[in-house]
Amino acid sequence: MPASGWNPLAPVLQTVAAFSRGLVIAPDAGPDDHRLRPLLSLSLSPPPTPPPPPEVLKARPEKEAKAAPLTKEEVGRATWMLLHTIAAQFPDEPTRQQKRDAKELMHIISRLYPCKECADHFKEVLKANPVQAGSQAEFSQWLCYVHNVVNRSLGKPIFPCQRVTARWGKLDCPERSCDLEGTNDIMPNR
Ligand SMILES: Cc1cc2nc3c(=O)[nH]c(=O)nc-3n(C[C@H](O)[C@H](O)[C@H](O)COP(=O)(O)OP(=O)(O)OC[C@H]3O[C@@H](n4cnc5c(N)ncnc54)[C@H](O)[C@@H]3O)c2cc1C
Repeated sequence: MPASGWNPLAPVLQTVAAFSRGLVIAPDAGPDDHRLRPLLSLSLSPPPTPPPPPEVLKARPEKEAKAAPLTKEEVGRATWMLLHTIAAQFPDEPTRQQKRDAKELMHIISRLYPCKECADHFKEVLKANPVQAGSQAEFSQWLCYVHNVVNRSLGKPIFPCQRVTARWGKLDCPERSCDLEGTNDIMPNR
């Protein structure tokens, strides 16, 4: 007794498929001649999986479905978000290394920022306004100030820096697990 799902037409289909594979229309043809292709192609294997319906494609996030290049504005917003968040998380009493890192970060951005005119302009902004990162409050106020210098040059509204903590507060991490450690008097050279 054949297993359930056995197709009674299978032997017939196999015979026709085998015949069609051997059937040529040009007995004089070489092995690569396109005329050697079977006249009839039958397969017993399941049909290929159809493409997903359009609604499945639509459900993907737009950026994943279509890798559109970022705009200068998007990169700017993302960069300011990172910088203001770094400033919000900066320790009240940073180590020497952390102060150096904050300064270096801003200078690296002025060299590697992925928009040449922005980077060149930001170099001038840093020259006129050296980085101040002696504490969390000082760094976030300085950053707010230089962001406003950029805003002014672009004709954008000036942000009131007394509201910078309300706009860019500390990260919402459980038990302040995202907080960086700062300095202590035992290891002042860190
Ligand atoms: C270092 C740097 C230099 C840039 N230079 C140029 C340039 O030369 N030319 C150019 O076309 N683009 C430049 N950009 C991009 C530009 O600054 C903006 O990011 C972009 O135009 C998008 O602007 P936006 O109006 O969405 O708000 P953004 O300026 O990106 O600000 C994002 C959000 O930050 C808040 N915010 C605004 N101002 C302040 C502030 N002073 N302090 C704290 N929070 C604030 C607001 O809630 C705002 O919505 C630069 C970006 C960076 C990071």
